[in-house]
Amino acid sequence: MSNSIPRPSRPSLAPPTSALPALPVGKTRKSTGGLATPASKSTPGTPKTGLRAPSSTYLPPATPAPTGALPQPRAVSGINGAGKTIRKTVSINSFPQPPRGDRVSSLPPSPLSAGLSSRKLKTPTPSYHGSGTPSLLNGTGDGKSVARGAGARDSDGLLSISSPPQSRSSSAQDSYSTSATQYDEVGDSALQKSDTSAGKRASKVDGKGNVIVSVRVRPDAQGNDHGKADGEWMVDGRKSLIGYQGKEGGDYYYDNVFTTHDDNSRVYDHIAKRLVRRVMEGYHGTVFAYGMTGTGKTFSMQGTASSPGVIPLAITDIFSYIRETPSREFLLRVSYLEIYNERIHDLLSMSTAPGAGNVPQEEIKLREDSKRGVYASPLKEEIVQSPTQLLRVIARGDQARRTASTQFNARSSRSHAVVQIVVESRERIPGNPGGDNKRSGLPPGGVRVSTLSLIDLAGSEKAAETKERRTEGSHINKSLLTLGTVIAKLSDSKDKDGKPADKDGKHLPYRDSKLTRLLQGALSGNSLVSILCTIQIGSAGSVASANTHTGETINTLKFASRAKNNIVSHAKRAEEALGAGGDGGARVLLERYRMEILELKKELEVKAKSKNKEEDEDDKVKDEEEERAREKEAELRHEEQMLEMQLARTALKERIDHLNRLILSSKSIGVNAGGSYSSLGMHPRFSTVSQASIRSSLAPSSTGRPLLERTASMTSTSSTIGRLSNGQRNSSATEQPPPDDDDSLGEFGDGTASLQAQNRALQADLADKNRYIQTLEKRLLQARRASQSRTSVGLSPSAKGIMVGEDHSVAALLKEKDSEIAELRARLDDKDRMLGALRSAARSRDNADRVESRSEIRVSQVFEPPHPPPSHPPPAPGSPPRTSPKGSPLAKRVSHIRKRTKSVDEMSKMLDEMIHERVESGQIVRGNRGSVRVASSDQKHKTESSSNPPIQLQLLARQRASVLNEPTSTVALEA
Ligand SMILES: Nc1ncnc2c1ncn2[C@@H]1O[C@H](COP(=O)(O)OP(=O)(O)OP(=O)(O)O)[C@@H](O)[C@H]1O
Repeated sequence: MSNSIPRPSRPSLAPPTSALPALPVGKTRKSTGGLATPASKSTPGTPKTGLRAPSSTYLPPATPAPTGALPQPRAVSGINGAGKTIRKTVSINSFPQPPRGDRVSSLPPSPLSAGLSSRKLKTPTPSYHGSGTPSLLNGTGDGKSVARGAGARDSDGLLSISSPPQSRSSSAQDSYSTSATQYDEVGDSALQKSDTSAGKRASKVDGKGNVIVSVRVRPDAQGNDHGKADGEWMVDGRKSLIGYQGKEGGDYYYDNVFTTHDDNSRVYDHIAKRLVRRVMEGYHGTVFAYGMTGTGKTFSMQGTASSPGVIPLAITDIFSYIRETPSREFLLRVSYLEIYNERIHDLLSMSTAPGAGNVPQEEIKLREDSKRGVYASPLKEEIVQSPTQLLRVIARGDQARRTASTQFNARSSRSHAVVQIVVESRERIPGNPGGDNKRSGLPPGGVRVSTLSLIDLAGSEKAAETKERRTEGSHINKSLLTLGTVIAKLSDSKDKDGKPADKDGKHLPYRDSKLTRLLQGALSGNSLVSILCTIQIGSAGSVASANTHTGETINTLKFASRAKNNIVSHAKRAEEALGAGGDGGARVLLERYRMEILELKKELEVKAKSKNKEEDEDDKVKDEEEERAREKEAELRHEEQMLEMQLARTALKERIDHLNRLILSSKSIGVNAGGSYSSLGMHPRFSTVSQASIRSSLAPSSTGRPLLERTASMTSTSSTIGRLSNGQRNSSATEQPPPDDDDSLGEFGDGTASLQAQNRALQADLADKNRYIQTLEKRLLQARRASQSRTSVGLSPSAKGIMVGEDHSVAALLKEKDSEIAELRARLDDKDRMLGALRSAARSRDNADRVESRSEIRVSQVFEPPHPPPSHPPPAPGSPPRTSPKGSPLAKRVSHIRKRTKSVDEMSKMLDEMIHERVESGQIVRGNRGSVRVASSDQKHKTESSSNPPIQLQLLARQRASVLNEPTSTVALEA
């Protein structure tokens, strides 16, 4: 069988989309750097050119293993520095892989028989390199031939790794269960029969098979190839052997020895790949790197972007396994802690933001639980769903990890870092992905919880320069020493409480350091264990440092040997926890989530049902509510409309009132159709508002009545002047006016100022009214629009009915008001006409005044009045008492006007008398139509001798006419 099967290229960090890659097998190497050549492969164990062959002097004497009766799988022992015999083991992986066909067709051998077979070979011989012990980590436990032929070596002479059949071909359904699983199950049964010494030995052997110890040699900076012999050192990867010829020298055999040429991928495949798979199947697994500072622990565990290490490759494989196993469902959660100076820090809770500083964390303590074993709490666990996410979480933790420069490493890890990936898995019931067991009728599978711990320990360091480094170093060294001590004391013995104890039955000092306490579960056999010890061979600088180096390297090799010899693992597949009460209790998130999903589903169903009911009810309620809302809206709208109507009505009423006031105001000044003021003045409707109208147009007065009377008098005077017949005028001129009239005439009858004021007042009033009418018209228009919009709004028929009725009444009202407006306009027109008349009257009066003033002077010169006119005519009986104070300007003005009116009347009277006298004396002749003319020339002469009667008469007549506002044309002086 050829072991030079080309290894498939390793997938990148992204999860592979195809099936798992082929088994990690020995890479075909063209060059071994001077190691084994194809020609030499036929002679394994033969010293190669340039290599110091493991000397037979380093081979242990054929003595039984220190464990006495227990068979040692590869009892190639050496003597350690302390004089103790150290078993140097050869990895079971170094055994050749059986033919594939055999593996598939035949059942794996019984562990018991395997144990027995190993027992048979308990006497180690130099040619005995392996036990063929079945284990979880060696894949098959297939009986590897003890003495292999040359064909067992690959072409380059390096060890070929047996391919575990399950790692490549195991079906997802576990129908062809992995050999490991089978061994485990058989191993369990074997353990049940462990009352026999053979059984005990078998289990012991099984346990050994579950621990892999490997050593990796780091290339030095100078590029020296330590794969070859380097003075005292010899490294043989094919034999998994490291030999040292110096002090405390010897040959050290391990499960794997990686030379400087081996890359991370190869290291992973040999030390962790199968372990990761077992973890996915339900076993606990621990991988840790141990070694002096700067020897490549972090490089091996984390790797680089181009050469990913154990952690990223494990993550890739975890997700590959999940993808290949559709029969189960998985839940992954990850935590990341560091132990720094004997304190535990949660790397996922630490802030890595620049300037954030180290926020003090709650102290993390280690607790113990019968189910979970030893665990740190409180610790942040993040659930991850993809390799990228998981890698990102770990990268975040890496950033938070403490590093510093040491003598051997510029970026040395100063803490032990532990990545824990908890894998929960549960069988998936076909056709029931949601886990609803009611429908499928099958009981749901329990949840299996397993943990993969990937640990990068801090490097041991002897010489530290600074105090801080020394403190760190002392803690690191102390914890590593404790680890070494615990491992050295490990045995299969138990104390009286059944707890692991050393050979003397004493407690193991797990509690002496946080690291050993945390690793307690793994070291005491509950977990599959893979230890990678890193060393650097060769001098690095000074002789002193080279000596230190060598001493540290030998210590590491001794540690690895002890670990391989002493750690016994009885790792079992985790039991499936049923419900939340099973293994892990509340930790089993998968179960909790499943329960939660079920509960939520039920809740959803119940809610959906009740929702349907509620929806029906809701619909009803909604309908009712909508109906109510509609009604309410209609009601509101109706109320609004009513309000608007009311407002419109009020506005209209106001308008009517105002118009009424206007009408009254117009009438109060005597302008009406008949030209009679008395009838309007007596109208009860108008009399009530006359005061306001008067106030708006005239000077203030203490009482309403005189003003009203005065206004009426004034207007009647001015408006009737041109209409009265001559006779009437005469009679009015000759008759004494009634006291009231006299009063009003005295006030308004003559003054230009009064007329102008009146004019202005009327004009202002007119403008005022016009404005008001415009405002009213606007409001009316708005009201009309509002009512139109209301009628256009879609309302229920009943509401519409109301609106129609309302509109009719409004329309009628509007019509009525329109007619009123028309009437008012007509009246205003009248008023305008009246104003015209008043203006012309004012002009006439002006003229008359001028004439009067001139004639007054002349008359007073020509005709001496017999008696001066009484300054104050006696008040007419029954006349109203004068209210104006005598001294007030108004009173003075009134008295002045009265005086003047009186004098005009008197003058008019006197003129009449004069004319009468002249007519009687024959000087003038009265015409038929009341006109006068000069009589004959004699008479005329007579008259002329005494005076200038024609001129005087003419003047008098004109004056009279102007006083009475009589057109001068009607007074025709006939010559
Ligand atoms: N096998 C290797 N091939 C190439 N370079 C390596 C190898 N091993 C380690 N190195 C390099 O050596 C240096 C130190 O390695 P690393 O930091 O992994 O050491 P370490 O054991 O983790 O040290 P410490 O305990 O101080 O943290 C790094 O620069 C790393 O790249």
